[in-house]
Amino acid sequence: MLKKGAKKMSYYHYGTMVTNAAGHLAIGGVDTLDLAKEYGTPLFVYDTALIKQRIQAFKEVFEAAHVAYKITYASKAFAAVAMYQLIAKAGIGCDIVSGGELYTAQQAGFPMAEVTFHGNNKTAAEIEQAIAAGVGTIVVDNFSEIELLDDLLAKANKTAAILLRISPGISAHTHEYIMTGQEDSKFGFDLKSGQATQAFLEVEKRDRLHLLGIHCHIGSQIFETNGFEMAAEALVQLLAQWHQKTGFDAQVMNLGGGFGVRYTADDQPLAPQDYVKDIVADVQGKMAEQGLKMPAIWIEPGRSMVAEAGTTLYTIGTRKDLPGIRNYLAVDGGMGDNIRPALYQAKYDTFLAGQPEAEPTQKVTVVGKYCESGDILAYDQQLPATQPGDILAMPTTGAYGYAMASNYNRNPRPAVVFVENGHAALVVKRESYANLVQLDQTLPENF
Ligand SMILES: Cc1ncc(COP(=O)(O)O)c(C=O)c1O
Ligand SMILES: N[C@@H](CCCC[NH3+])C(=O)O
Repeated sequence: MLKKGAKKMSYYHYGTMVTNAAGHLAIGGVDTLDLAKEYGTPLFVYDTALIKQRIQAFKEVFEAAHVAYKITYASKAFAAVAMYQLIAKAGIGCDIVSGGELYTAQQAGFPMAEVTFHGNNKTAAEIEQAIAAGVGTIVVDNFSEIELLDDLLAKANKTAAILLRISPGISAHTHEYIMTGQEDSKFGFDLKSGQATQAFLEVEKRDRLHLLGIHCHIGSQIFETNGFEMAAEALVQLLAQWHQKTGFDAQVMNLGGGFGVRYTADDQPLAPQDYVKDIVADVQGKMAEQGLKMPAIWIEPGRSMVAEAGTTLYTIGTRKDLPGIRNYLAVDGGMGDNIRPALYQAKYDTFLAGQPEAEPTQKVTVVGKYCESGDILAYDQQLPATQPGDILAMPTTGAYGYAMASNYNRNPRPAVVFVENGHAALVVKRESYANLVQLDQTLPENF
C-alpha cells in the first residue's frame, strides 16, 4: 500500500541531478539511461561538479574566517586513481590509511607532501613506504607506533612531521560501528587517563619526530555540532596543559571529518561547510580564551565530499510478491557494491531513472542478487510500476560504497564513471570474470 502523501522523487536535487527533456534522470548533463546502456549496471556515477562545489564551499569558510587551514579528503570514502587526480587538481590534500591507498595516490601522481597517513596499526612496511615516498604528515596513533616510527626514521636517516591522534572521550550520536571518539576505542591516545600527555612528552624527547599538533576524529555521519564542540573544548584544554608544561604551541589542530549527509528524505543535515563554520568559530573563541596562538585548522571530510555526488544505477530483474507481507524487487547488484545497509542498517531511497517524476503506485523492498537473506538494499520503497530491465537509481552511494565493495559470490565489482558538463568518463572499469581468477593458482598435484 502506498503511504498517503508519499513523495515523488523530484525532491532529489543533489548537485546537477535533473529530470531531462526525455523525462529521465540526468547527472552532469548526461542521461543516466544512456550511461546504463553504454557502461552496463550496476554502475557508480559521480557528479564531479558537486565534489568541486563542496571543496570550494569548505575553502570559502576558512577564507572568510581568516584562519590558516588544510582540507584533506579522507580517501577511504572512495579511492581510485582518477579520484586522487581530481582532488589534486582542486588543490587540496588527502588522507590515506593503508599502503594500498598510498600506492594508488602515488600512481595518480598525487603530491606526497599533501598526504596525511592515518591508521591504528600501520605496518613497518607501510611506514617505510610512506617515509620513502615523502608523505607530508603521519598521524601517530599509539605508543608502539612512536617507537616503530622513530626506529624506521633512524634507519632511513630522516625526520617526519607528525600529529598525535587523541581520543577525547566524546560519544558522538551515530551508529556505534562508526563512532571513534569515545573512551573505549581502538583509535588514538586516551585523553582522560593521561595517555595523551604521556605521548606528547615521549615525542618531545625524540629529535626525528617533529610534532605539528593534534588530531581527533569523533566519528562519521554526525548531524549535530555539539559533539565537535565538546571535542574542540577537550583539545584546547589539552593544548593549554601542554603549553603550560613546555611552552609548546601547536601549529595544527586536525578535527577530522564526520559531517553528516542526506541519505533519505528523513535526513536533515547542515550543509557540510556549516559544520566547519561553527567549529572554526568555536575553536577561535576557545583558543583566545586560553591565550593560546591559533593553530591552522585541518579537516578530513570523506563522506560529505563524495556521498551525495554518487548515484548507483541498477537494472531491475525478478520480483517476489508476498501479499500482506512484502514485495521483493531484485536488482543486479546488492551487498557486494553496497554493504552499508547490512553493516550499519543504513537507509537509502530509490527511484526509477527512466521516470523520476512518476507517481508511486507500489511499495517494494529492494534486494540484491547475493546469496544472503540480509542482502537488502532498501526497505519500503514507493515506486511506480516497474518492469524487468528498468533502471533503478539509488542516490548518495558515493562514499563507502565502491570503497567497501567485494567479490562475494564471485560477482565482479561495478564500473565507475565521472560525469560533468555533458561528458562521461569511465574511471574504473567493470571487473571481468578473468579479473576474478587472475590471482588464483591451479591445484598442485600433491594435494
Ligand atoms: C581519521 C578519520 N578521518 C576522517 C574520516 C572521514 O570521515 P567522514 O567520511 O565521515 O567524513 C574518517 C572516517 O570515519 C577517519 O577515521
Ligand atoms: N565505512 C563507514 C564509515 C567509517 C569511516 C571510517 N572511519 C560508513 O560507511 O559509514
